[in-house]
Amino acid sequence: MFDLMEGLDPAQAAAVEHGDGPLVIVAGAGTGKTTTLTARVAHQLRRGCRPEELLLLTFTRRAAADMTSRAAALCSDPTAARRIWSGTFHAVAHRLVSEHARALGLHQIVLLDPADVVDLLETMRDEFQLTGTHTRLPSAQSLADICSRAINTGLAARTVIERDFPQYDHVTAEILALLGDFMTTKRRQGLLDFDDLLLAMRALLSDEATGTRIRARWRQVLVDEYQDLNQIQVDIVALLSPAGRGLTVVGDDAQAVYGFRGAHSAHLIDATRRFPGTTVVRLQTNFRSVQPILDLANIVRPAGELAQALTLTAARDSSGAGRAALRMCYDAADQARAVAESVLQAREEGAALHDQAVLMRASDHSRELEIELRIRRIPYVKYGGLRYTDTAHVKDLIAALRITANPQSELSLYRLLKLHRHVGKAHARNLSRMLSASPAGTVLGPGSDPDLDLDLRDPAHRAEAVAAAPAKARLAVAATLDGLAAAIANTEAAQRITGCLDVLRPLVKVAYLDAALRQDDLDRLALAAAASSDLERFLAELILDPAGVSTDFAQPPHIDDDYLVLSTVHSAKGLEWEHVHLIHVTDGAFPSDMALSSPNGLAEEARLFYVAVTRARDRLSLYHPQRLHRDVFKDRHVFTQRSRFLTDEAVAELDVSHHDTATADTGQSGNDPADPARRSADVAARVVIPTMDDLFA
Ligand SMILES: Nc1ncnc2c1ncn2[C@@H]1O[C@H](COP(=O)(O)OP(=O)(O)OP(=O)(O)O)[C@@H](O)[C@H]1O
Repeated sequence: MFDLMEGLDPAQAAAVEHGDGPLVIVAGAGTGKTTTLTARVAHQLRRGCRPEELLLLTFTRRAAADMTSRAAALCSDPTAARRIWSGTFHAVAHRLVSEHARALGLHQIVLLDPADVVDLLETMRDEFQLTGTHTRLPSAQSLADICSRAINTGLAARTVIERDFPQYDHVTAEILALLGDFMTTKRRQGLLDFDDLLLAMRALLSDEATGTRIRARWRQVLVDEYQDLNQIQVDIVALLSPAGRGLTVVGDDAQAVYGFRGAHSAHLIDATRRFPGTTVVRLQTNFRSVQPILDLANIVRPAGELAQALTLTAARDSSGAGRAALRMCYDAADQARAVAESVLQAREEGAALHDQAVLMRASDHSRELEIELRIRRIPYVKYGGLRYTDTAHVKDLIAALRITANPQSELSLYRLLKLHRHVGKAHARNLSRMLSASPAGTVLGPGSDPDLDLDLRDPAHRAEAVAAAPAKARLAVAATLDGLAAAIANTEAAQRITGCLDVLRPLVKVAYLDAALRQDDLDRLALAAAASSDLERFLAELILDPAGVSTDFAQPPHIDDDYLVLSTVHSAKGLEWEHVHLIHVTDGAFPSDMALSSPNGLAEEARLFYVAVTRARDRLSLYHPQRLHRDVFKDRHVFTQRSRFLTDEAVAELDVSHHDTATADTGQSGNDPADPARRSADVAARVVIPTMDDLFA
């Protein structure tokens, strides 16, 4: 077997070979955190640890899968990858909760995804006088946010309202009463949302007998991206390893970007002090990028307690490496052309499309670029920023599959019925209530008369439900209910899945504009589900991370094996490309104007900017569109400022140039393009076709 340590630098090797005392690895971007953690897992296996005795907690499903398969390969034990306990906190919590369902008093685990939570809260607002138009009241989504923030930060909901939702402080009492009832309703009915999974895991570990048994199964606990943990997750880690024995945590406080989920970069600093005898290993040699990119990264790297001590130095030979570039563009369309040209130019010079990525702060920043890429026939795939609606079809499939497991699942029935044309929320609620079991405190609304309960497995009951549907929808509702009943009657998992797909096909067609794409996605998911050895776990993963699972199984959208990657910065975390193009480097876009009102928000944007800059291996190009449309249909625009993260000191590390289309028109190349006077000269020189607003006033 080859030497695991070969190629590791001394700091990495020290971390890999470290014994059983608590270990904190503080690592700058690109310094080999993932490489080191993977080698440490492999090292433990070689030392005689059984795969089952290792617990690896990561931030994404994909990271867990990558690390365990690489570690298994390093140990030449292909079975290790699936035997190691690994996954996100939520996935591991779900596994533990399933195993200990009885201890938690649960007969059956019903996972609520965030949309289910909002549906449930929506039905409760009325009862707590939180509907109406006499004053501004919180939406169900805001209620869900308040609840989740309180749980994840450990702050009282009252404080969360005061601090983050002051617009609702006049109804604090009502909100608190509703959220209190929401929590007890979930407990009474055995419903678990994502926060509850973490609460349940912490409760299991806190219980003396159960906690001791759970702890005993792992000799090593390794936690990646520690800076992004929230308070409950930090508590869980402490409970997993109370004295820090066998504990390894890895993180970079300058890359903490999940404050909005209750994470706090201070947790990493605490970890270095929490356990007596903790060893701190710092990784500062960057193996990813050339020095000119790191020079910029070191300037934009936000100062944190740990961050201050870190300066990235390139391990790679950087002689001849070019400086990072800042391209000044006229507007977003011009930026799109500049990016497309630069991508094709880099391709001519040998960087394949898949070695390049366009990163953006927000998913909708690439609107013009996507049009340009289509015109120029540059294939691309876009990651991240999947809004809830983008994965709605996945949730529809989950709902159908859930009904096959529990035909009286009210929320799932509600979801599917809502997809029918002519069936509004009220009808969907009414029908799903008729078709579901109604224990005291039924999920949707007040408890209904048990005599009215219909069972969709019974044809007569189905007919009764269909009769209660709006006349125009009856045919479709009947087809759905018949299809579900047929799927339930199948005992084979694969056939059930096919049955669910048959039910969904016509519904997807009427409910979504991009039905064909979504149907393809569903077909692929159904194949993967049928092939999985454990359908229940597959479903849980799907509920926990529909976007991740969906894109994991998605193929590149074009029939071409080379394609450009477009990604939000959040989704680019942990990844790297030869050439990175970062667009919309303007104040308001990056940092996002949504974050400007709070110092914490701004600090988080700065860390995100640092993450973006450090994704590039050889070349980094930043783009600054100098004016942006405020209204795409009219020629209303705003002049933009360069991102505040590009301070003068940072700009001194950049090669600044104007994109040609702007300079050709003004004939002013060679001046300082960052100069505001120059910027407005560019703008003034362009001809604008008027929209004749006056005529339509
Ligand atoms: N000792 C090493 N020798 C050569 N290359 C290395 C070494 N360690 C890591 N690398 C390479 O450096 C790059 C960055 O490593 P890795 O992805 O593990 O870093 P990271 O710290 O997780 O980065 P980030 O936090 O920025 O995502 C990878 O291409 C990896 O293969």
